[in-house]
Amino acid sequence: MRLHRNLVFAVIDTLDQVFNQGKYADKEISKTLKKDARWGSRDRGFIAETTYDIVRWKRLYEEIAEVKAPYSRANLFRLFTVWATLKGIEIPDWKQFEDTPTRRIKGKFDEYSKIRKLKNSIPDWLDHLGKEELGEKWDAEIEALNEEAPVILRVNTLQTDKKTLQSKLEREDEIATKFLDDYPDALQLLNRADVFKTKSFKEGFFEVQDASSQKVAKATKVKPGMRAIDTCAGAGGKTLHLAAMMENKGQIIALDIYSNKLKELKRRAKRAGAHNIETRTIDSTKVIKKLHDNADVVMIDAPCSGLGVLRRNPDAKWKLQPEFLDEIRKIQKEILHSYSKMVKKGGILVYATCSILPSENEKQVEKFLASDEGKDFELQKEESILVSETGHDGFYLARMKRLS
Ligand SMILES: C[S@@+](CC[C@H](N)C(=O)[O-])C[C@H]1O[C@@H](n2cnc3c(N)ncnc32)[C@H](O)[C@@H]1O
Repeated sequence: MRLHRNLVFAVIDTLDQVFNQGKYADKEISKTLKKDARWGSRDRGFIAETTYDIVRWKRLYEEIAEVKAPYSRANLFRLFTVWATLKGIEIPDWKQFEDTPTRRIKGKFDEYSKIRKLKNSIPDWLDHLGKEELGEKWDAEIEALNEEAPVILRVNTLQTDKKTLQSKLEREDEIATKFLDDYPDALQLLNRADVFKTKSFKEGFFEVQDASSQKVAKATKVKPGMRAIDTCAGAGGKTLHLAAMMENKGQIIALDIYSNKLKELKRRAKRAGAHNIETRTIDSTKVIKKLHDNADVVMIDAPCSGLGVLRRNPDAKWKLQPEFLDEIRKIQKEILHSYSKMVKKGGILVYATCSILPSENEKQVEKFLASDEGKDFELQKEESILVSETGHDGFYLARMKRLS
């Protein structure tokens, strides 16, 4: 591979925003990609993948390059040099790469590959926490969380079926996909592609949604005609799945504390042809009280650390703080206690997170079931999904039934 100056500079500028200005990698990459219309798909792929790679491996590269944040431009180039050297890419004779210590980089890489927190490029606190919570499983899990995640679609069964979508994507966009056993609505891309540009996407034939995430709405077993509440709906990834399962019959109330997210949900619902969703912003406790004993199904896709989806958001490793985790566990507990009251007798409560930490998952549910608020619920099903064991995002889900 030959390095092109304008592409490398685009990577360095993006890294500066992410590392030094605290911006989100996905947003900054999208912004950068809009800067030059002449960039083709390979150029764009290079910028996005290289930036993500360097964000993912920041700690390891930083130790190898012997640089510390905040990074000067020269130091950002040093991080880039480590990336290129370890990838076996020929370093050009630009002044930014003068005196690249190729052998030293490789030697340090070998040395640091023996230390888990450096090898897997994670902060000390996260390594301790992962080991404490996952024990033996942590080594394989943190390694898997550093790999690139596949792109998985969920066919929108309100508009089409999996086979039709598969052949439409192949015919119109040369995008090849495969079915996934055990995930009835999923199609996995065989090669990365910008699926958002396709006619199928604009027509609402699919959403991008990981296979594990597709299990959450499924766990509710919601049926057409039921009344469902999605308590942490956000921009509606799982609300739309509920709508498809309900075949547009019955009612879905989508809640969130942020109205801008619910606005985006409405836009997506329109594209998907989902007509039975009402959105309500949680701006006071009254919104919840009004819905007590109300729903056949309540789905809590709780705010969480996001540690199960680090493959997709590698910069979360650097943005997450232990104090935030303490705070989020408190919120999860409050949400479970308060929102479970919206389930009617005989109804179903699903609690899910995209975290792999038992303290956000089974421990929360265990404590809830032992509490006053949870004593009328019975645990019917529980699943902890690890990336290392499934190849899909790290998730947790519990299905509980309200008995009385
Ligand atoms: C994991 S995300 C939801 C993702 C969404 N369900 C999807 O599938 O696209 C968690 C959501 O919970 C919302 N949230 C945070 N605190 C909340 C609270 N106290 N009550 C309701 N929603 C909350 C956040 O705004 C965020 O949209």
